[in-house]
Amino acid sequence: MQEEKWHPPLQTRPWWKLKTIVHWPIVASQRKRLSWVQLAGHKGSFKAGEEGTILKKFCENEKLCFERLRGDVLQPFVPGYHGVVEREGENFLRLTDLIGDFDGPSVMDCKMGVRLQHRGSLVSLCLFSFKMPPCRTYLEEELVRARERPKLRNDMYEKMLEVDSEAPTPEEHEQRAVTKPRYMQWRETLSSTHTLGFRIEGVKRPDGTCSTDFKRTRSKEEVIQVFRDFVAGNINIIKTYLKKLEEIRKILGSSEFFMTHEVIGSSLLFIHDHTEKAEVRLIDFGKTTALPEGQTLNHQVPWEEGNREDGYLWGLDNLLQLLNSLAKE
Ligand SMILES: Nc1ncnc2c1ncn2[C@@H]1O[C@H](COP(=O)(O)OP(=O)(O)OP(=O)(O)O)[C@@H](O)[C@H]1O
Ligand SMILES: O=P(O)(O)O[C@@H]1[C@H](O)[C@H](O)[C@@H](OP(=O)(O)O)[C@H](OP(=O)(O)O)[C@H]1O
Repeated sequence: MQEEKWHPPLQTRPWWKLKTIVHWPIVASQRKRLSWVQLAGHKGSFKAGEEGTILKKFCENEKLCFERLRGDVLQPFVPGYHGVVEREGENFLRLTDLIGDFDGPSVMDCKMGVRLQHRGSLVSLCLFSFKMPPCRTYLEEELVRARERPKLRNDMYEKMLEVDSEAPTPEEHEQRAVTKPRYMQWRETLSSTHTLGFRIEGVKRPDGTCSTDFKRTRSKEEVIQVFRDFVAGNINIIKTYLKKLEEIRKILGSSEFFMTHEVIGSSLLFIHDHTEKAEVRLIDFGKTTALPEGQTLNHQVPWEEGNREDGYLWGLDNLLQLLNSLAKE
């Protein structure tokens, strides 16, 4: 495997994350060179696997999710899970490479879910006396940790500055750091997570260039424009995506896994190519956790600390509505 740093053209430079393109070796029977790209997430989390698979850095929680997904109606809509493998002393989850069957694919990562918080709640009073409305897509445990043992993050302060030098409060400027929930909350209010319940994280185009500069893509019109560009104006592809999403929406309604898990930070991966073949899959279960025995979620009602709602279906319904309006153009 040859792994190389990707240097994007200036107009598509990512905001701050280093993205990786992993080139698979040429497979004799295939004659085509496949390249895989990581559009979001932690740098260095992935390695090439064998026979149409990728290796994702081991996470116990994610492994448990893939095991529980076996036999659930949702299983066909998530990457195939092929167990844990060791490479150079490190463990990885072996997953089906979802873009492997496409020819020069276009790929989009949409992070799903939101947690709207009532103003004046305990958490907002304790933690978030800042200038944005309260909202989040991270685990409740992270809030509790930040409240009890606030850990100041200079890296997140720097990421914040890069986008808006006026975003940090005077106190944050002084300490040159912010807490993680504060950063995540700020990050979400900037994007469509807050208003639509999902946000675009990254896009790969057929020519191999990528954009991850969607932190400020917030309004319906802006999101629609990104989708329009993503399919290069091909409404047939939007119609196929709509069918796939409607199917996923239906399946989620009957999935035991979905009903009994808090789905945080998971994405929908959109993939299509020049043949108009298109697929949507659910990825990233690193922060998806099982609810206590007997508890279920509705995935649409607003989040309040303790109810563990994730807003997944609210985001999905907004996404469906938005693509429906694009399909009618
Ligand atoms: N099974 C897959 N097939 C093809 N591409 C994938 C697959 N899983 C992940 N990717 C690519 O890797 C990116 C990151 O994936 P993922 O969200 O699982 O990583 P992560 O490090 O857990 O992210 P985060 O830090 O947001 O939790 C996706 O945006 C996508 O481009
Ligand atoms: O996309 P950005 O703006 O770069 O911000 C990162 C993103 O929100 C990741 O989801 C998060 O990892 P987790 O989902 O695992 O919490 C990471 O936290 P981290 O730096 O603590 O890993 C953030 O830095």
